[in-house]
Amino acid sequence: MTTTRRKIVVLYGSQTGQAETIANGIHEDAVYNNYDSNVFCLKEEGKEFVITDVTCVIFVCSTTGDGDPPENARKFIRSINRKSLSETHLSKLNYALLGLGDTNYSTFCGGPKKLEKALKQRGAKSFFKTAYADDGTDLEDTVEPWIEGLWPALDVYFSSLGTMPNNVMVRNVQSCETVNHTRTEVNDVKADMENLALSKDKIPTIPKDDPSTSSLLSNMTSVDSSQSLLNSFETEIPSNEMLNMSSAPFPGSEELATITLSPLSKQWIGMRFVDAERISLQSQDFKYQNGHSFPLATSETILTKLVEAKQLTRDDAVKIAMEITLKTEDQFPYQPGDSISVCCENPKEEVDWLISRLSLNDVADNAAEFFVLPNSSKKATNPCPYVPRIFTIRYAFTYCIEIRSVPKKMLLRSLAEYTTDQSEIRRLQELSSKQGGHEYVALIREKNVCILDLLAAFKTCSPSFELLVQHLPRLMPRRYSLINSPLVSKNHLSFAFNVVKFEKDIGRMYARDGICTGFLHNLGNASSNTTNQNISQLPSIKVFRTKSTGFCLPTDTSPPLVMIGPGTGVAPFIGFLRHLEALSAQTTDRWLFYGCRHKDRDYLYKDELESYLNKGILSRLLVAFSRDPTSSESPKYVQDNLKLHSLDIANLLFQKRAIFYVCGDARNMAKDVRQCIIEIITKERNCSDKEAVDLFKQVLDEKRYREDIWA
Ligand SMILES: Cc1cc2nc3c(=O)[nH]c(=O)nc-3n(C[C@H](O)[C@H](O)[C@H](O)COP(=O)(O)O)c2cc1C
Repeated sequence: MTTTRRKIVVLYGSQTGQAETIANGIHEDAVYNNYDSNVFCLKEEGKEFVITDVTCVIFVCSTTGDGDPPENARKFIRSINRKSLSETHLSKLNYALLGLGDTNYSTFCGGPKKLEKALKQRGAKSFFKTAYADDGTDLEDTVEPWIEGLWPALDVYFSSLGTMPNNVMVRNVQSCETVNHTRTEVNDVKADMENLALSKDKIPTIPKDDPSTSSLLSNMTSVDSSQSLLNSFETEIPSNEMLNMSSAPFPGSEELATITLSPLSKQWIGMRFVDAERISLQSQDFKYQNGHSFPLATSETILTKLVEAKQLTRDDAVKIAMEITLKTEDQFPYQPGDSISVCCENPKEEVDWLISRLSLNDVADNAAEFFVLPNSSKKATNPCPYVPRIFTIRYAFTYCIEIRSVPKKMLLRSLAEYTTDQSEIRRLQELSSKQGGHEYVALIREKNVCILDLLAAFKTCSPSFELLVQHLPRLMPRRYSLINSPLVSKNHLSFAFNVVKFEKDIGRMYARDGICTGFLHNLGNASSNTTNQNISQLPSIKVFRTKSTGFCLPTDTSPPLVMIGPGTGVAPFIGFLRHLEALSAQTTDRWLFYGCRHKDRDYLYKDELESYLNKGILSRLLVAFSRDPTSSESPKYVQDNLKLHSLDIANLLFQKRAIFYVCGDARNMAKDVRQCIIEIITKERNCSDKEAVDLFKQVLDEKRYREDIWA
């Protein structure tokens, strides 16, 4: 038996960061379990690692676009797909693959499937069953058990090679052992930080002439707007009983003590305050999220002015829809169907409350920097690249960290280490445990609970800022389809959205708007209340163009189009139609299927759509009203109208080779529309379900069924 350490490489391809986080977690677990482990992005092939030199690899790869691998995995896949390579090129490589995707998209896990196909073609061998995790339901349902099974599989694999087993194997340890062990780590971290903390009493001066810092400066006032939020938490605690009260024993476990906890993720981000005199704060230090690139961005982040905000729905509509128009200083190249991403900020009262709750009021506006804690296996020089190198806690919480994200089990597990009350510790451990999985989903994930709710419910929990930064994701810009045509509006970008509302609920301690739609709604209200039309005083919004997923008009305007977009899903089609009108592109085969609740309250762009019909830009406009149908037979949803025109749809799909576009809600509408099209194929082609699915796949392959959907 050899005595070499077991060596693994964890490789990820990730578009928005989830696969990367999971890969880092596997790497940390591996180091903890005494593996000689490294973690790299697939794009680092040839620089950080050479694929033909490694023998045991754990791949974590997601999907983007229309069943495509993430951008940072494409070159790797292309390189191993090269025809010149032999079938045994990767025969030394043994791998396990975890794929991420979302079943709401038509090609589930296309990215990892392409990766695995390429690996197999070159002779790589799988030593553990590939799993596909579904972000449309819950990634963790698949990710957790897969990682649990990975360690024994690795053990079997390495045993077969005759390498020494690792002497510590603590994947599923009894809770008390883990807690004892990791408490020391937490104390070490705190001691490290105390030693490293520098002067806290100098407040940095931030240049006032940088427009990107103006709202930051206004946020730095010491007015504590968190008070009302705090009051609402204080008075409503009983509604949260379920969250902080134990309901164990869980099904399947005989007594409380048998919950199994995953190992604590080691804290590796440290923060120290820096003496403002030692540094000169440049304006770029406060570039939005440090100017760090965004996945799917295809332009620089630009500063725009909000010039118009209008409500598209009547006040008595179930949801408020708004249209925002931004003015750009320079021309902003785009195509109809393109989207822009809006850089939003967290609500000031929530940031203030969080800072108060973490007892950080005195230091929230001091200059600080992150560092990698000594003894960490992390190699990163900049632990958090999307936070400026020199930052303030208030800035990071306002602009960089997703404080509304649903806390992962790993965070709950870590929060237990920062809690003093025994029953709260126990409850946090339960919710993070394997046995508490159902409760976690029902009380945290499905209720969209965030860290603020947890800190309101678990009163003795007092985590550090660094711990939250390590566990909470980056605040990501939100994407909206443009409703403009570049032929009509060169310097104006408009988009429509529903203001998302979350009512108070069990675990959800206060009613709230969606982060970005609430941010835009408030800015819109503020700008429409001002009589001052001086553009420099209008609210600024940072945006960038987002990569198109093929959701664009064909260059030749002749192919028939079928557009299906209920609610705000109609937005890109408004852009299409404005463009086609500017081109005077009349047609006999351009159909739009639209749907809303009430014809008088929330029929978006009614007059404009009807005018396209009159002008021959649209040939058919079919609208379904779900809450005020004229008779019991009248269509309620877009699918009903599709079915009513079943023969036409089949003709458009096969004889006329129309391009179908679907835009809107992924979870219900897009799935139902897909199913409806398959049923139409079955009926009109008089074929079996399987044949219909195959025919539909053909249409997908021909890129004649395009989706722009969101969950
Ligand atoms: C723009 C976009 C397109 C996507 N396309 C697909 C798809 O075609 N098929 C699929 O299974 N999942 C798709 N997904 C879901 C992602 O693969 C899933 O959310 C995954 O967890 C993201 O992991 P990442 O953050 O590492 O990229 C898409 C997600 C986004 C944001």
